[in-house]
Amino acid sequence: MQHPSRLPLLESVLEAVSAGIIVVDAAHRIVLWNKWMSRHTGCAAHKALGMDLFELMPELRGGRVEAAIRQSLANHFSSLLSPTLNRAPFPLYSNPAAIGRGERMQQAIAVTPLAFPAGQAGSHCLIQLSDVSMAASREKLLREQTEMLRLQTFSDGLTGIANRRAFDAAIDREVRRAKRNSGMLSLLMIDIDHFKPYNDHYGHQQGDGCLIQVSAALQALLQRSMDMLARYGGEEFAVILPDNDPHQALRMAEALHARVLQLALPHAYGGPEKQVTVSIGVATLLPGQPAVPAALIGAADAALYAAKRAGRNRIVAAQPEQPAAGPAP
Ligand SMILES: Nc1nc2c(ncn2[C@@H]2O[C@H](COP(=O)(O)OP(=O)(O)OP(=O)(O)O)[C@@H](O)[C@H]2O)c(=O)[nH]1
Repeated sequence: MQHPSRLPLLESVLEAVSAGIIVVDAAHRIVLWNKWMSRHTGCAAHKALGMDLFELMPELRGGRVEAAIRQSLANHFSSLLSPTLNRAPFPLYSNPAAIGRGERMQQAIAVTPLAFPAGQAGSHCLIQLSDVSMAASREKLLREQTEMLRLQTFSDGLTGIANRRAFDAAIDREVRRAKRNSGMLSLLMIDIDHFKPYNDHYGHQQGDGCLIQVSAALQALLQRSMDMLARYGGEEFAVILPDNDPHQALRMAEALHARVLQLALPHAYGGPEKQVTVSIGVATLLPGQPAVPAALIGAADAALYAAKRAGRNRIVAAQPEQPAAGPAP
């Protein structure tokens, strides 16, 4: 069987290959420009050949592509330009419609020194381009899905605020931070009063609506990024206030309590106010106290329980533990 001559065979491979192939000489003049390049740039080979690559595509000047080409010609280094860092340096478009939209294809670029003619290192440089738009959009989708899963893992499905899992992680982190900085950390436990009769009377769906409105009202008052409102349980919320002393925490509790009253959500089977109210327990971890999340949560919970017992619709602050009395003089 007769073998085809290698040169025409290589030429037809070059024209058929699904990748852009450019060869430039030591003066960056284009000496090879395959069909894929013509198709995806709109610039035919007869126009590109002989031109300085950086005159044809001035935007490549000063960027990573130019640096890679110079390294290849001067030092014979190969480079792979990551599509993550260099998304679309060449003006390449998947189709004419994409040109109209100015939507470039995502590119993987390899720059390789060519010893051509044989033995003349640094005389030419091969630039290979491939379309990684599909992989890039899959990667983007995966990133978005991962972010969505992360948000779902740490946020409450009904109210959209942080969930118990996020709270547990945050309180551990903040207690450790307070200990490290010898700082203070306050915690509010907030519970909607008479929520069982609310549900029983207005129905579970309206109960859900009430939880959404109350959580949004509480969240709107927290301005500092380090403060966290979380849904602690059914109709119980927790607010973590890093660096807040007992007075600041009490002021915040008063503001949150008042904000819920302002909502004026009718509750025919609640307390005498006949509207939705909350009870709040406040506790603060002071410098020198044992930095144990469970102790701080326990103190805020006990204060909340005291507020409920005292008649609800009020705030009770836990009394900081007094330091142990020293020996009598
Ligand atoms: N609609 C709705 N109700 C919930 C949800 N989670 C918990 N609950 C209800 O919240 C109510 C809590 O009732 P209790 O713990 O008895 O407390 P309460 O009636 O608020 O009484 P006090 O807290 O003592 O004022 C129960 O009826 C739960 O079913 C929820 O996601 N949606």
